[in-house]
Amino acid sequence: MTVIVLSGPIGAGKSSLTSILAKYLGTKPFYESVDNNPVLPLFYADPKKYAFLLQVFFLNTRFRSIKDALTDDNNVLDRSIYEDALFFQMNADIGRATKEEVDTYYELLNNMMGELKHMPKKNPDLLVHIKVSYDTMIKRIQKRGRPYEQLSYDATLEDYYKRLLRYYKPWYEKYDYSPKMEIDGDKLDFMTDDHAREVVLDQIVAKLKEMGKLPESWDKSTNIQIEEQ
Ligand SMILES: Nc1ncnc2c1ncn2[C@@H]1O[C@H](COP(=O)(O)OP(=O)(O)O)[C@@H](O)[C@H]1O
Ligand SMILES: Nc1nc2c(ncn2[C@H]2C[C@H](O)[C@@H](COP(=O)(O)O)O2)c(=O)[nH]1
Repeated sequence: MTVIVLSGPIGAGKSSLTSILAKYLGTKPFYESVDNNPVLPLFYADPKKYAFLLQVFFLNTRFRSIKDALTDDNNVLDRSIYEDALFFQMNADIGRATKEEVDTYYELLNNMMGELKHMPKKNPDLLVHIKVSYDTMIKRIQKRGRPYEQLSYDATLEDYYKRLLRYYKPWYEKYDYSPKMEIDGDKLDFMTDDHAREVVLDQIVAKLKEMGKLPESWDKSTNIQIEEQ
């Protein structure tokens, strides 16, 4: 049983790589609740009012996903509970949560992380982090086209996105729930460039092999079919 979690800023390519990896390795993908998330558009319209509610929504779905992933078979998760506090802390730091909300959030998170310690499998096997620059992040956000994420919707998003990128470096360095590796999301256009996709998959497979964690179901002859998002 192999559990891989992906991480990275908004638009880095996590959902895309989750789908590619799941098909390549023959594992089950877990996606973030985005298009079926009723709080996300409310948050972008009024971040201060909805930051806490949105975080509780994400935390709850991430808790369910990681529990399922850790009890299930081979899985790939598009962002996970390990990244949750990065977002909430950043929003709290810019005044979008009260002290009571922050305290309640961390109590809830600590309770949930405590529950995970009782799972038969306690941690993922590998974190794959997609590193991107601000320019790449914005290009991908534009390409995906969710209206409320565009700079034209709210000019303060530029600061928000730049701040988010700054929070990722220490977060990645500190992450120690599993072995980890970084993918260069600026250079490796794994959505449109076959060679780049092969490079990324080879890097991940090499890491899994080195750890003795390649899923048994994996077969290199698997046909990879990529669907544009
Ligand atoms: N490496 C890449 N090269 C080029 N385009 C990409 C790459 N990764 C993602 N994209 C495109 O960028 C957009 C955002 O990707 P997505 O997978 O939704 O990111 P995330 O899940 O990290 O927010 C999508 O339109 C996707 O097709
Ligand atoms: N305030 C928070 N926003 C979050 C969190 N996780 C995701 N998001 C937002 C960012 C994007 O607009 C959208 C989807 O994220 P992707 O990285 O998958 O594009 O949801 C969070 O924990 N808090």
